Amino acid sequence: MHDNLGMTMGMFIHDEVPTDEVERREKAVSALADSVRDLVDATIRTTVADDELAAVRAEVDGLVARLRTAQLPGPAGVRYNSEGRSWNWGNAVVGRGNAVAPPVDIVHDGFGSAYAEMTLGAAYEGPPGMVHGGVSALMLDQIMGETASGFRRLTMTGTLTLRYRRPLPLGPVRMEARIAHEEGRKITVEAQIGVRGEDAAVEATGLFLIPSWAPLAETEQGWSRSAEG
Ligand SMILES: CCCCCCCCCCCCCC(=O)SCCNC(=O)CCNC(=O)[C@H](O)C(C)(C)COP(=O)(O)OP(=O)(O)OC[C@H]1O[C@@H](n2cnc3c(N)ncnc32)[C@H](O)[C@@H]1OP(=O)(O)O
Repeated sequence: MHDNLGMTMGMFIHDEVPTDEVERREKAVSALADSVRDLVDATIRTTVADDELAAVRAEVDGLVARLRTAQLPGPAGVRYNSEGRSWNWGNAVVGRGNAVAPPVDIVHDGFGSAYAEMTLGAAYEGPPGMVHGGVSALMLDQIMGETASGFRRLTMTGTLTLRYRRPLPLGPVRMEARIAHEEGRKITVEAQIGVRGEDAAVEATGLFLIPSWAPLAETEQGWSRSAEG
């Protein structure tokens, strides 16, 4: 991510941590988030007695107090170093440090196309045994936003339209997105989420906008962030 973009928009934090240190810390933060995710699942599904719940709660409160001894003043934000490594550990879908986020790796198979496979467990339930409709929307918004952006320009969701065609059972799911149309600052992305190999459970169309305030250059590839700012 380029220096100028971060400074111009003030949305990204230039954090000059060497890449190997970022990677070491990311591993540690991810491992903790995995354990906390497990804790969330165990909390939802536990049937232990009330006094055992209270005892566990006291231990969890102790762990929270230890983590609070050194904290960022606000959310994690999106950070980047001058080696081009960026990290967004708090993101609601792909944040490596966010136990609320399902563990998702979005694969970009060329510019304008992406997919991801993940398992959505008890923490993402809406109708009994089914994925919450808002969770499907959240997951789709992320993959569609990343697809529109391709990490080469800033895009924001303008309008997201969803068609819930059939319930999506909790368990392994797959989502896919691709750019369908692009005109000036407007990028239309189509996407779907469902059980792998079956018809889509939710289909989505989104209009993603390169904000009027984003620094832009018009290149032969279309609108993109200027390499030189
Ligand atoms: C290198 C960077 C890497 C970054 C990593 C990215 C990864 C991303 C992953 C993140 C994934 C998570 C993603 C998230 O969660 S993004 C978070 C959710 N989205 C937002 O918070 C967006 C809030 N809205 C805004 O900031 C502004 O309204 C935006 C930026 C959207 C437009 O404000 P701007 O000042 O730019 O617009 P304009 O007034 O010049 O209008 C321009 C044209 O667009 C038309 N229009 C305007 N608004 C809408 C609309 N809502 N639907 C349909 N059309 C709309 C308008 O009529 C006009 O058309 P025309 O008259 O020209 O025909």
